[in-house]
Amino acid sequence: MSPHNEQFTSEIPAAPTTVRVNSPNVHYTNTHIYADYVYNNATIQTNPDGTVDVNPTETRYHFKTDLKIPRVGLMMVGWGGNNGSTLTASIIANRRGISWRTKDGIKTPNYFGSVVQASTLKLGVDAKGNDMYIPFSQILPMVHPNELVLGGWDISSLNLAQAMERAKVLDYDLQRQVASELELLKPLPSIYYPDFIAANQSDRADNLIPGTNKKEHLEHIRNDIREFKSINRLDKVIVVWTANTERYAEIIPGVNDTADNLLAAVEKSHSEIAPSTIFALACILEKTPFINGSPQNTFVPGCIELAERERVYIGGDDFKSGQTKVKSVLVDFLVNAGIKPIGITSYNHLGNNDGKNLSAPKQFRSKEISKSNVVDDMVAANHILYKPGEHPDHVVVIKYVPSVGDSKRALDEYFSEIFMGGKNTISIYNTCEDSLLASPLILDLVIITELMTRIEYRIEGMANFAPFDSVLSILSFMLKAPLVPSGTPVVNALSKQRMAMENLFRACIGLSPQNDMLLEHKAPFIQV
Ligand SMILES: NC(=O)c1ccc[n+]([C@@H]2O[C@H](COP(=O)([O-])OP(=O)(O)OC[C@H]3O[C@@H](n4cnc5c(N)ncnc54)[C@H](O)[C@@H]3O)[C@@H](O)[C@H]2O)c1
Ligand SMILES: O=P([O-])([O-])O[C@@H]1[C@@H](O)[C@H](O)[C@@H](O)[C@H](O)[C@@H]1O
Repeated sequence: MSPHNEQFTSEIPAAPTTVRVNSPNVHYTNTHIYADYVYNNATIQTNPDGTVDVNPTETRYHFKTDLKIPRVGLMMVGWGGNNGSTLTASIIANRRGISWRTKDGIKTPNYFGSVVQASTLKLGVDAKGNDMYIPFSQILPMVHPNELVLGGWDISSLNLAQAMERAKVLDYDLQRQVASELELLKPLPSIYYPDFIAANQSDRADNLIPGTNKKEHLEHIRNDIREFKSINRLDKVIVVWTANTERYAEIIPGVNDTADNLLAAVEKSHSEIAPSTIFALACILEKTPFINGSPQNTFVPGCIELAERERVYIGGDDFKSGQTKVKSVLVDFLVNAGIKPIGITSYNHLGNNDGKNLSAPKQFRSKEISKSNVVDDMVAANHILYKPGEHPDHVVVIKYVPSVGDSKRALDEYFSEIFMGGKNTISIYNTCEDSLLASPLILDLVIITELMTRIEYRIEGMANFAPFDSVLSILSFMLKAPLVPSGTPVVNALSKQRMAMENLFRACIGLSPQNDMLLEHKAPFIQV
């Protein structure tokens, strides 16, 4: 067993497809699913007289999905943090079936909070017309979290057992049982540019790649990825940034505005290139998907351009775990109910190291941006309630209170205008166990990103199947500030994000989008 890696797992056979669609539009080989799918939309033209012309459109897609589930490695940047150590311990507990005792009795491991592992989706109805649901993970062959080979980097030298203890997230009786396995896991040294994270993080920085040459750092990280893949005989590696929130990088023409300028700036060790961008570049150059779980602008324009040029998947930004997830549901509900939020006040305090880092103004600003933009699409979609450019007041406050640790307290107030000049106030007190909410999202981000690497599409005029756009907007359900391809809409409404994911995977097996019309119960097929 390498000190940096877990024991690799046995050969993983091609997954049997649990779901088989009996349709002339879908056919299966031993290795792939092929599905023909008609994508329906409509183009809208608003006329000078106020009338609206609706022109339905149909686009015929052909999807091809590789059925073979590969051997996948997950490398986390910030592996020794609360999220990284919690996820690692939890995967081992699930893999080994370790239960543990608490004051509330015996607990058993699970993957609650993971859409892929703990949610279901409606596939259709049974002979009596009752809805039939399957586990989300069965719609298409997906990697199981227990099979992930874990590794990563941290500027802190603590092994994963020590990191788990420092995090104070998991119950002691569980920590006790996984500690021996975790202490063998040691984060690789990482790159540390003090200017990008809070000064209060410096006392952790004892596990560093030497020097200040950013080109050497880039090549070092690239080599780490190659070595991890080789040592563990992996088919694929996916890298997730769950390290500290960095300050925003300034976008500088000639430095990070294009792929070539960015790579040239790395050669010159330009001061404005963040560690997270170095990691992203290393991944792109190693054809390794990179997901940013923090709010900083890792993906400067040059980084996005390189990802698209190299056809490598990137995604981000900032895990959407608790307070913001509720906001993306509640505001969607209010606005779509014709109720007009005019004031949204989001306060929280937390006492983990993330909160300590965010107590610095520049790092807080990165988080304030990602937490503030989450209602923009819902507000812009309702021009009855909101005039162009009109927005609710929206305040974000984060305070560092060490005593509460990872158990973040979120207090939100939603103040709305209702019928005939009335006002409505909704107040929410939400205790978010931050790492227990974020860790399952890392699994979903990795598993869905890996699945996307096995899906290709072709439409009329394309000679061959091709991958999706390199910016994986399909990941938005798990992210506060979804990164989207240039010029495409940002969707934050949680229900829309979930349905986009579900309906894409339905399309890959030739099924039409899920709708809740239940016409069979409203307009029965059989006239009684
Ligand atoms: N609910 C959540 O926990 C949640 C939700 C959304 C976003 N996030 C973001 O996820 C990130 C991790 O959260 P956390 O609670 O695990 O934080 P944490 O502070 O416990 O862990 C971050 C880890 O990153 C390490 N680190 C810092 N700079 C590094 C670098 N350049 N290379 C490698 N390692 C580095 C630190 O030593 C630390 O161990 C934060 O940016 C946070 O804002 C967390
Ligand atoms: O709960 P949520 O808004 O989704 O996200 C969390 C914030 O509320 C919290 O302040 C911050 O420290 C975490 O990193 C995370 O971003």
